[in-house]
Amino acid sequence: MGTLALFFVLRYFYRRYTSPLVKVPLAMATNFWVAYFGLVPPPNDKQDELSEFLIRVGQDGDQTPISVLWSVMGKPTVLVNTLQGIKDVLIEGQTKRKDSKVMIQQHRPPTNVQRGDFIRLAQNLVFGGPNINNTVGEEWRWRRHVLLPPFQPRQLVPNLLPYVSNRAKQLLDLFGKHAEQETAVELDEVFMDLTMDVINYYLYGRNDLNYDMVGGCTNLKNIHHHLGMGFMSPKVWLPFGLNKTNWAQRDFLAARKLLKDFINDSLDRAVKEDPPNTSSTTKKTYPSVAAAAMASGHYEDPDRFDLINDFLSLTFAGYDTTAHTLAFCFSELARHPEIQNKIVEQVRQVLGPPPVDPASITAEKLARMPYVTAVYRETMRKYPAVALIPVHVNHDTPVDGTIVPAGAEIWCNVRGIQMNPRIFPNPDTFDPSRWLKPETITEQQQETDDGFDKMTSSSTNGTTKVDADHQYNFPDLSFTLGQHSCLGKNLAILELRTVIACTINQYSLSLKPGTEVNTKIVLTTKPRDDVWVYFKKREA
Ligand code: HEM
Repeated sequence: MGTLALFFVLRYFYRRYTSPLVKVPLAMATNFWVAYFGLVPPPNDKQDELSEFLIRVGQDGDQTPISVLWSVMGKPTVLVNTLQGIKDVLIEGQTKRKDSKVMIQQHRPPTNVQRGDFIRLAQNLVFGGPNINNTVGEEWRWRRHVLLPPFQPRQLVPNLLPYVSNRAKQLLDLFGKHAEQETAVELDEVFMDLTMDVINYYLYGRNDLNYDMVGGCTNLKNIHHHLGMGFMSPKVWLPFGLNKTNWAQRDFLAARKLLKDFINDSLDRAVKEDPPNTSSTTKKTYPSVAAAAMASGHYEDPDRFDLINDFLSLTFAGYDTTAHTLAFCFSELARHPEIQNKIVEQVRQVLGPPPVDPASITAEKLARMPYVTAVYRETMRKYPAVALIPVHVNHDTPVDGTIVPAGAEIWCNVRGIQMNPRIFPNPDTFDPSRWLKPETITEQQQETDDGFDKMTSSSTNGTTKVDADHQYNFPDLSFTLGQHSCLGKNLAILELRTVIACTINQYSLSLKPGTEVNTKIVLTTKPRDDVWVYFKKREA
């Protein structure tokens, strides 16, 4: 026993003091799991220790560009605290190396970094198999290749915008009832209902899914939540493949089976959909993600094992992120009537006064409201749904001037960077105007692009003078960068813009006294307490 302990102690010191990271500053964590194991701690109702830690590290100039946590096993977790560092990791690091062919022949990974170990293990434990969120290399590539087109504006907008606009109208009716009764609404729950409806509609192309199988739509969220807690389970770390056994997974099997049966049934319904649109000039487009995936020929297994896993993963990734973003956004708007007024001014110029006919809302109109865009971007800066991006280092990798050795884990510190006052002055202030082009502020210049990915890129058209250091040029880190960037970004943006624009056009918001807005990380960043908001009808 003593010899074994000595072995671990010596190994710890050897690993730590012979590492190229030996001179890199330590990231001082107070949480036990973070400090000694480099692990995401279990959720805490009283304090968001992980966010506090990430912000502290991101704001500390001495921990730039990187800092490190050493686990008791002598394994480094490197925090990357600059935009350049994050680009090095997520863009350069995830791109195939020049010698990738040789690497593949030698059965070594062809990229310098890949998806983090923790998230891969956790996804395996919870979902029980490979999917787009836990695979790497070719296993991931074909999934992304198949699933990406339905999330591009060309297919997404015509198929989904009418549904989102009509669903937003139902939301407005609900707010209207509460406005009449002068009762407050708990928004996080309401937005989770909305985003669950939207993702399910879009995945399967219909709104007659059999929710009875899962005890109703509301229960569907509860089952998701139960399964999601598996991401916090210590069983994630069981070695030798033990975390893949039924014994390790037994707490999640019942919830997972229910969800997978529901997905299988929904896929059956999606098959009954209309045939794809084809014409000589355009590529095929499909009415649902399911239809596109099935037609791809990649998911040929008769038991639909891969297909169901991917759809489980898409549902997971696709609803609570957007719901919590909306809840945080509305909580800020409810505290800032002056920001609401600016939104109303711009929305009325484009959509007109309420009631707005859902059929009249177009992607082009949504794109002509840069202030609405600025509002959701500021929300995602202050409350990023994904606080850090975990990455595993396959080969020694340069990160903003320092070599991070193979075998390390990296946390791209999105939360810390977005609260860094040297990049975003007064980071605690909710200030959407930091995302506006300087010209937009003075000339009320309108956006002319389609409002999706391009809109948030750092490129500019030739006529606009650009201050390269201005915050609006900062990329959309909250959706992450590089090959694994968020697949559902356009879908999320469509929901965010429609809901923000239509609601603020029709109602003024105020926070119920006593409502506190704090964060809590339960896989994604969510409001720690209920978000209670009053609605009042505006003059048309
Ligand atoms: C505000 C809303 C959202 C935010 C902030 C967000 C953020 C992110 C982030 C940060 C990642 C990278 C995670 C990592 O590398 O560890 C990601 C990946 C992903 N997201 Fe989102 N997401 C949102 C909404 C959605 C929606 C609506 C979908 C719809 C299906 C979606 C599907 C995905 C998928 C499939 C991936 C994995 C992509 C890959 O590895 O190729 N997300 N998202």
